[in-house]
Amino acid sequence: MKLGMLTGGDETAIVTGFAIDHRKVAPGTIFGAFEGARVNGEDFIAAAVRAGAIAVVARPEAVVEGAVHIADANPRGRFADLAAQFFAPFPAVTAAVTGTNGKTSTVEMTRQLWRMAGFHAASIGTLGVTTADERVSTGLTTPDIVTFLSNVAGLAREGVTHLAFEASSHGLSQYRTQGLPVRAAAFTNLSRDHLDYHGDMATYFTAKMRLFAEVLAEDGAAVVWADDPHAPQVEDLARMRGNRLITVGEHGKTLRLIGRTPSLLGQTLEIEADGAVHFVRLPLIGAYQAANALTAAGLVIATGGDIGQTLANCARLQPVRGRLERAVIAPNGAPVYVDYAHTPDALEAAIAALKPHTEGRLILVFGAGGDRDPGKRQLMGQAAAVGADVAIVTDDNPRTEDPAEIRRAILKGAPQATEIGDRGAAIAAAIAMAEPHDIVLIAGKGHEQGQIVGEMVLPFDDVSVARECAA
Ligand SMILES: CC(=O)N[C@H]1[C@@H](OP(=O)(O)OP(=O)(O)OC[C@H]2O[C@@H](n3ccc(=O)[nH]c3=O)[C@H](O)[C@@H]2O)O[C@H](CO)[C@@H](O)[C@@H]1O[C@H](C)C(=O)N[C@@H](C)C(=O)N[C@H](CCC(=O)O)C(=O)O
Ligand SMILES: Nc1ncnc2c1ncn2[C@@H]1O[C@H](COP(=O)(O)OP(=O)(O)OP(=O)(O)O)[C@@H](O)[C@H]1O
Ligand SMILES: N[C@H](CCC[C@H](N)C(=O)O)C(=O)O
Ligand SMILES: [Mg+2]
Repeated sequence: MKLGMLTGGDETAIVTGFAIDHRKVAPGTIFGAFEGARVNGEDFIAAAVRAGAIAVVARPEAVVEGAVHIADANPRGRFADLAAQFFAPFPAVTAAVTGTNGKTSTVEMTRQLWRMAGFHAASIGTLGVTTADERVSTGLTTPDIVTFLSNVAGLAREGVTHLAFEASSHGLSQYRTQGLPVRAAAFTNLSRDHLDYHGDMATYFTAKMRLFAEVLAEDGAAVVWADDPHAPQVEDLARMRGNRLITVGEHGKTLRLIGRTPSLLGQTLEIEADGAVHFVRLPLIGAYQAANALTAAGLVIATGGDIGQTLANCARLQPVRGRLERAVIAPNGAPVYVDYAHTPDALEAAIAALKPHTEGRLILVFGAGGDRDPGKRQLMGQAAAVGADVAIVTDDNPRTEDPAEIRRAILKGAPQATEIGDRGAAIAAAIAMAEPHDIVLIAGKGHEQGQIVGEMVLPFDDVSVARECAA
C-alpha cells in the first residue's frame, strides 16, 4: 500500500507496517506518537524517523522532521483508522463486550455459542486470542491497537468469520480497537474498579459508554444486562442512536429471566422470549454465570442467531478458565474453587455463587493487586467479612507496592480475617482447615500464571498450588 492512499496525497513510499512504540519501527512504518500515562510518545518521534518511519501520526503541535506529519488533535483515533485500512479485511461479524465484570466470560461464551451454531469463531480478551484450536496470550485484556488489528486480520485470513472481544475501559479510552466495525456491543455491569486510572466513577462509566456512543456501528445492536442499575442509561443511549436494543435479565425484554433454580452442578433457567417459555439447563453454577450466558446469548441473537436454538445450546457451554473453576476436591471431600474475583462486586458475586452449595463454612483466600485502585481494597475486605465464614487475606500481584500495606488496607474492611502474606501458605492453610462440608474459594488470580512482585513475574498458579496442597 502506498502512503498516499492513506494520506490522500501523492506520496509513493510503500507502507510496510504500523507501530506505537519507536523500538518496533522498521523502514516503511507509520509511527503513532501518543501522550501516555507514563511517557510522551512524541519524545520518540526523531528516533522513530531514524529507524525508518515514513510518516508520524501526532498532534498538530508535535514536531516531525524527515517524515510526513499526519496531524490530528486525536492522534490515537486517526492512527487506528489508518491502521484499520492497512490491516483489513476483518471477520464480518464482530461483537464487543464492556462492563466491570463478566467480559472474559461473556466473550468466551459467545465464541462457544457461535461455534455450536456452526461458525468459525474466535475471541480476544484477558485469556488471549482464542480459537477452536488454540489460545495465544497477548498480556492485556484489550491489546494495543497494532497487536489487536493485526491479530484480527490474521484470524480473518484463517477463515474466522465471527469475533467477540473484550473492550476494557483502558482500551476504549485509548482507542485500542478503533477502526474495526462492531456489529453488536454488550454491557454487563458497572461497579468500582480502575479508579487509579479513571479518577472517578463518572469518568470510568463514560469511558465504557464510548463503546455505545461511538464504536458500535450505527446500524448495530446493543445488548444490555438489564438488571444492572446503569442499564437504563445504556438503553437510552442505544435508543437515541437508533440501535437495535436487546435486553436480558429479570428486567430484560428480549430474554426475560423468570426463574433460576440452582442444582448440584448447574442451574435451570426459565426464560421468556418471543412469547414462549424456554427451560435452559445451564451446566455452570452461580447467578453471575447465568447473567454472562444470557448476555452472550443476546449477542448471538443480535448477530442473527435463532432464539430457541441459541438458548438450547447454552446447555452445552463449557466452563471458562479460572471462573468458578473447581481446582480439586480435598481428600476429606471439601471442594476447592478458583475464581478471578478482583473487585468488591465480583467477590460478592463469587461468594453468592458458592453459598447455595455450601453446607458447612465458606473459607475464602483473597488479596488485592498493587498499583491498582487502592480504594477497592477495604471494600473487598468488607465483601469478604460479610460473605465468608473464614477469610484469609493474602498477596495478589503486589507489583511495586509494599504487600503488607495492601493487606493492611484490606484488613480495615475485614478485621476478623487472618493474614498470611505468602499466597501458597495461605492456600495451604485454607485447605488444611477445611472440613468435609466446607468449601474453599481462592479468589483474585483465576487463570493467571504468575505472581507479580516488583517488576518480576514469579510462576504461580492457584489451581496447581491447590492441587498440591490437597494431595
Ligand atoms: C495505563 C495503561 O493503560 N497503559 C498502557 C498504555 O500505556 P500509555 O499509552 O499510557 O503508554 P506510555 O507507557 O505512557 O507510553 C506512551 C507512548 O510512548 C510509546 N513509547 C514508550 C516508551 C518508549 O521507549 N518508546 C515509545 O515509543 C508507547 O508505546 C506509548 O504509545 O499503552 C501501552 C502500550 O500499548 C500499554 O503497554 C500500557 O499497559 C500497561 C502495561 C498496563 O498495565 N495496562 C493495564 C492497566 C491495562 O491496560 N489494563 C486493561 C484493563 C484490564 C481489565 O480490566 O481487564 C487491559 O485492557 O488490559
Ligand atoms: N456478570 C457478573 N456480575 C458480577 N460479577 C461477575 C460477573 N461476571 C463475572 N463476575 C466476577 O468477576 C470475575 C471476573 O470475571 P471475568 O473475567 O469474566 O470478567 P472481566 O470483566 O473480563 O474481568 P477483567 O476486567 O479483569 O478482564 C469472575 O471470576 C467473577 O468473580
Ligand atoms: N485486568 C485486571 C486484572 C486484575 C487481576 C488481579 N489479580 C490483580 O492483579 O489486581 C487489572 O489489571 O486490574
Ligand atoms: Mg477480562
